[in-house]
Amino acid sequence: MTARLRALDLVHGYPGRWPRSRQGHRALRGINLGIEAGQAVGLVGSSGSGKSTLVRCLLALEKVDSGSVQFNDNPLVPGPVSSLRWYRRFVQYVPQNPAGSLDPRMSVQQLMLEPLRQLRIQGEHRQMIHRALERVELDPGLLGRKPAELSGGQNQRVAIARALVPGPSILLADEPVSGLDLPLRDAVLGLLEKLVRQDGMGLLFVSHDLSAVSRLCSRTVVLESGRIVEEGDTLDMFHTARHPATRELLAAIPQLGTRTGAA
Ligand SMILES: Nc1ncnc2c1ncn2[C@@H]1O[C@H](COP(=O)(O)OP(=O)(O)OP(=O)(O)O)[C@@H](O)[C@H]1O
Repeated sequence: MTARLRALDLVHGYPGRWPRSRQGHRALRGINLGIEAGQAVGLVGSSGSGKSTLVRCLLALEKVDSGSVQFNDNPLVPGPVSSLRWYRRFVQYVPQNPAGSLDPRMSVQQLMLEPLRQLRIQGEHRQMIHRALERVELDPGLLGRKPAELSGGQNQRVAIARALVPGPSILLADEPVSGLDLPLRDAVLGLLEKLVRQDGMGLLFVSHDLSAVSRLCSRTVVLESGRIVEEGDTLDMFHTARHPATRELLAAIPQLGTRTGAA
């Protein structure tokens, strides 16, 4: 069965922080979205449009107000680690900032073992770790190092390898290339591209970087104020954007040769 993750009529609100906003804040307002193995879907939108909240809902980290998140037609309910182990084997998360998400006290070896132990995955852990490192082209000689002893790009590869080690079918990546310099960004995009095109991984790629989205994702969804305002084939959409929110995102791409400030 092809792995399939879906959001169905998803509504999520954060509780109000002030007495005068008792109604709270609706971060997602009726989202319908599907991600399948072998497909890369881009999720773009202005800051505060609800992208990270949607990722958290898809990871079953947030309780939804209405609608549901389903994996292979099984509804997900946020709860203790034990109730979601089955799901975390199939759907893994790649964080934006590996420096913040990797425990600085742990070696790469320990960081790689952690998800296998947490998810109670049986088998030859050493082999699984080596295979994951190979997929991200990371030297196994680095297994004894800690995050502070690695470069930013190596840490991002560790974060991706950690997501890969349980053998998931779908990755949810929230701004995985932001903050990386151009060669590293290209290398990480190349890895993700290979995972999708060669290994049949499903990918939800959240990014402000529309050129990265157009390189990786055949389909793109534009979020604005918690709603999907445009979706479709990425290149078609970027050529003939209909919604003002999409046009605004495209207009914000820096053009080569454009100067800012006084001439
Ligand atoms: N814990 C929270 N409590 C209350 N409101 C929140 C919380 N987290 C996010 N929000 C609000 O929900 C909305 C969506 O936030 P979210 O972080 O999902 O947006 P985003 O599109 O990921 O933004 P960015 O691109 O800046 O990361 C925003 O208005 C934000 O202020």
